[in-house]
Amino acid sequence: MAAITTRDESDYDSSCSSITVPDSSRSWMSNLSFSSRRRSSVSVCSSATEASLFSSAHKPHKANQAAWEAMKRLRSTKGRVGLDHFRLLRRLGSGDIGNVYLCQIRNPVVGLPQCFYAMKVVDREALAIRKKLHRAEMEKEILDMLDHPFLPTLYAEFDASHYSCLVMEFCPGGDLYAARQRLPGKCFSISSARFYAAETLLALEYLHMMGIVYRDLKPENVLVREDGHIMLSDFDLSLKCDVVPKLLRRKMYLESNQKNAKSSSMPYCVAAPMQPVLSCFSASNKKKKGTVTTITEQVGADNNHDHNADHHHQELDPEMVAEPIEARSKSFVGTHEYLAPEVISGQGHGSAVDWWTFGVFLYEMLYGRTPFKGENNEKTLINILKQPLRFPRVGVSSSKEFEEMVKVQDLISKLLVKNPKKRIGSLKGSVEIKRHDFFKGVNWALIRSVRPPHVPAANSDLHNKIRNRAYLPKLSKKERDEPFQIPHHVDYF
Ligand SMILES: Nc1ncnc2c1ncn2[C@@H]1O[C@H](COP(=O)(O)OP(=O)(O)OP(=O)(O)O)[C@@H](O)[C@H]1O
Repeated sequence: MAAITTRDESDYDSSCSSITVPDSSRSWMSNLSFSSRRRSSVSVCSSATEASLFSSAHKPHKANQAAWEAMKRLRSTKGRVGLDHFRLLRRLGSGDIGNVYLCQIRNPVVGLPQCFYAMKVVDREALAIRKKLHRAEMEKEILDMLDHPFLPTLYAEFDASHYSCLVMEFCPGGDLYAARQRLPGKCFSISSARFYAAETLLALEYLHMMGIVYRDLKPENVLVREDGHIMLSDFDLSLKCDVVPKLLRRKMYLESNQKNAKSSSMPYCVAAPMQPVLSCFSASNKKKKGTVTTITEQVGADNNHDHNADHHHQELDPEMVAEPIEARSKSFVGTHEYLAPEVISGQGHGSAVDWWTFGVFLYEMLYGRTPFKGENNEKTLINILKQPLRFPRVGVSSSKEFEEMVKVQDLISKLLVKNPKKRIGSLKGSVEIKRHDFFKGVNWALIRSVRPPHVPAANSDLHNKIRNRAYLPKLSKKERDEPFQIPHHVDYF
């Protein structure tokens, strides 16, 4: 599935450019997790220029990890981290803006196991010609901010000649698209889909609270770590905005709403006198009795697909919303089958696009295809705008499975609401989705301790496979010496 972008400088200025579709298809990762159709490589012989200063020295989640410790020691002993410190072993994949290589530190750090890393190599000169340099820069900036169990850790970043290199965690389990293809029926079970969706939701929640709208959720971008837990990858289409936490004050909202009668259906928001926090759990779960109508009921009053009506029981205390629900961009970015209606119509979009793509993602995991796919890209876009959501008939083996299917279809219907203002998550962010019945029983805080549906080969097996060349085709000397190839692109419109 090709990613599309327009308005290349889009989120930063208002210039427009044509839509390009990279010559990449989702199929190149389907069977062998890490085989690429493209033949492009970077010269490993180029000597590293001054390594850039590494800004993200503080990654509490990685504090005890060998890969992180090894990188810290390398930096402290050598004074810098550069391309000459790494051995590139295999190409893991290629994308629109670069190649990703499996690599190791050349001289193992004494006392630490030899770790694998993924290095994304971007040709800055080639990207500048294609006016896509800002995408690589945005990705670097975003990766540098992240410290979350389901998001990549940027271990190091440096320039080598005109290449920019990002050293990240390596995910040996491939991506969820490839994983789905390997399953009988090419669909995940409901419980597996719930697991992957729950972890993805937590990753999106964190991104939103960091002021990042991801915009490119699809199974290809959800990688599987060594322990079977997920890692969201590929941030070059993301939108970064300032996030100001808001307190939703129901009482004030209601008073203001009474005065303004029908003038607005939006909640009254006040800036909270606090710093952004990395939790969107509501301030209180206490249920208060009273005759006041809640915000959710007010919003639901003019909502055909009223997801909020399910939340009549919700608390009346102020709730903090730390996600950028009001962020707006007009860029045409994403992947055709995953584009939200508001992105296609160009009316401006915000974090609700991630809830739309989350709905498409859930649908695809369960039914093996996306909901609005047409004969070609143009028809797909028309379907997204016009076609009502339908679910294929699937056989269920028990009443429990039937109930689960009803719940997940209900959630998908609330995510795939064409009007972003009426979409679940558009009012209070991820917390609305976490409360849905489909996720009932998910222990959000301890999900990292849950055994994932599939755990890839242990690291030692991986070492053996790589040593025995059974894992991936090795880079030839010619490939290593070849300059980076610009992926072939075609104009779409
Ligand atoms: N940390 C990782 N571990 C393992 N494989 C990875 C990792 N990061 C990326 N890859 C592989 O490399 C491929 C290309 O990476 P990525 O999607 O980040 O590149 P891109 O140029 O940004 O792509 P896109 O065209 O989707 O924007 C991915 O499809 C994935 O298979």
